[in-house]
Amino acid sequence: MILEVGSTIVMAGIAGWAYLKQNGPATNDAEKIQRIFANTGMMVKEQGKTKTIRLQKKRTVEGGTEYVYQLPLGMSSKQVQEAKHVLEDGLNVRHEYLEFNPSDLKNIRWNENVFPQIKQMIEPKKSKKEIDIDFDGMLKIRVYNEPLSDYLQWNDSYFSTGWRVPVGENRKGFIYHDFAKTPHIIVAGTTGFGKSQYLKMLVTSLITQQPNYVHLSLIDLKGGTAFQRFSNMQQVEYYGRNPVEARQILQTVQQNMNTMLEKIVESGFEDTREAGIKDRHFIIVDEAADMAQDGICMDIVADIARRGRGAGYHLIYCTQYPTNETIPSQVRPNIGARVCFKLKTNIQSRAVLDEGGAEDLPEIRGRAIYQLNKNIIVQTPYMTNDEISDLIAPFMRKGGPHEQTIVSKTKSNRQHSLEFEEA
Ligand SMILES: Nc1ncnc2c1ncn2[C@@H]1O[C@H](COP(=O)(O)OP(=O)(O)OP(=O)(O)O)[C@@H](O)[C@H]1O
Repeated sequence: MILEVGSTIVMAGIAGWAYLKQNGPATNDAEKIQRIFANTGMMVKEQGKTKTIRLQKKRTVEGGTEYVYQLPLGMSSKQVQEAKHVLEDGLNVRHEYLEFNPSDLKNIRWNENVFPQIKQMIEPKKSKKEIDIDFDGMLKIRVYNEPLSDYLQWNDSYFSTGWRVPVGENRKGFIYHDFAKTPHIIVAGTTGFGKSQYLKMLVTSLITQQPNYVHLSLIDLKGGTAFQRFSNMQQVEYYGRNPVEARQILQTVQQNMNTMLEKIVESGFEDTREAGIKDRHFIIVDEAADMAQDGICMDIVADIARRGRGAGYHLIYCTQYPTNETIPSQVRPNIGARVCFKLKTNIQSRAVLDEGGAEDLPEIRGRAIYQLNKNIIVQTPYMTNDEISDLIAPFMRKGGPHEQTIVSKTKSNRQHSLEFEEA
């Protein structure tokens, strides 16, 4: 009798535990992830059976844990990427009970006051978890216990060499964009999240790293607020602040690009690199939306994006209003990289990144997605205006500020001829 009652209690206990395991709150991140997939219907049907991701491996990474899953056939990693914020929210959901892990007990220092230590263990943790999603044949979901730093002060050690310029820091280190490998970029972001600051840091880096070889055409359709401070740099060839000047500059740049391409081809080379030409031209347009109605301008922009690489012409195309009109289909496929700050809507994010995500970035200034082959979330460094002024001061044009709005390079200033280096 006693045996019967005992075994009934044990069986009921096991059944209850199994029920809770299936229906009660998930207690660890792996369980939570699996549960989120089930609850959001991220599953596929195969031969009448429902399949979802299968955990293959779990390992500790710096600052968190990496979970490696096998994707079922028919489920795409992009689908998982798009549910990133759902996963992140799910992992941060708090339950009414206190989260307590019995294994923490082994860390108690018994020779000290035990009560504060236990209190700390059972208090809900305040930190917010963040995740990274990667796919290389296996789906990797990395769960970080602490959010990415929300402020990164500029440091001169972030400068690099060549045409490799700073983007920002992520958990694995500092990320750079190499214009020698990917010639053009789109920079987008809703006003107030650091786009202009990033552009100024980019221009300062190009001038500081390549003072003798960088040539800048700055088109600032936001009234000159972002680029005014650079207008008297030796490296700035053209500087314009309204749509009329923008068109003049783009037409001139296109002519120069054509001349360069002709000379390169006539000399039997394929591109500037093969010809040993070190000069590179950067055309930076901010705000592109103010130019989108001008067919001539947009044709030239598309032409630079398509043929610029060979002639050493790079486009940095910026907007806070990304749509299929401001980033048209003739431009988009020829621009390989994006730096995208927070955007308002999923549609805007798709116009820049071809996928959602930028609308879910936290409201942190300087937080951006760098997209090349995959999306990397970074915190861009904050370079103050004083730091910019100090760094560019040595490159100020002699003879004081130019009064003209459009600055064109004079022969005596910097000779711009096609000189081939001996191999
Ligand atoms: N990387 C950063 N880290 C921290 N704060 C930043 C960063 N970049 C910009 N900020 C802060 O955010 C404010 C807005 O930045 P910024 O002017 O670059 O935004 P924006 O998106 O270009 O806006 P707008 O389009 O109106 O110019 C800056 O004044 C600065 O205080």
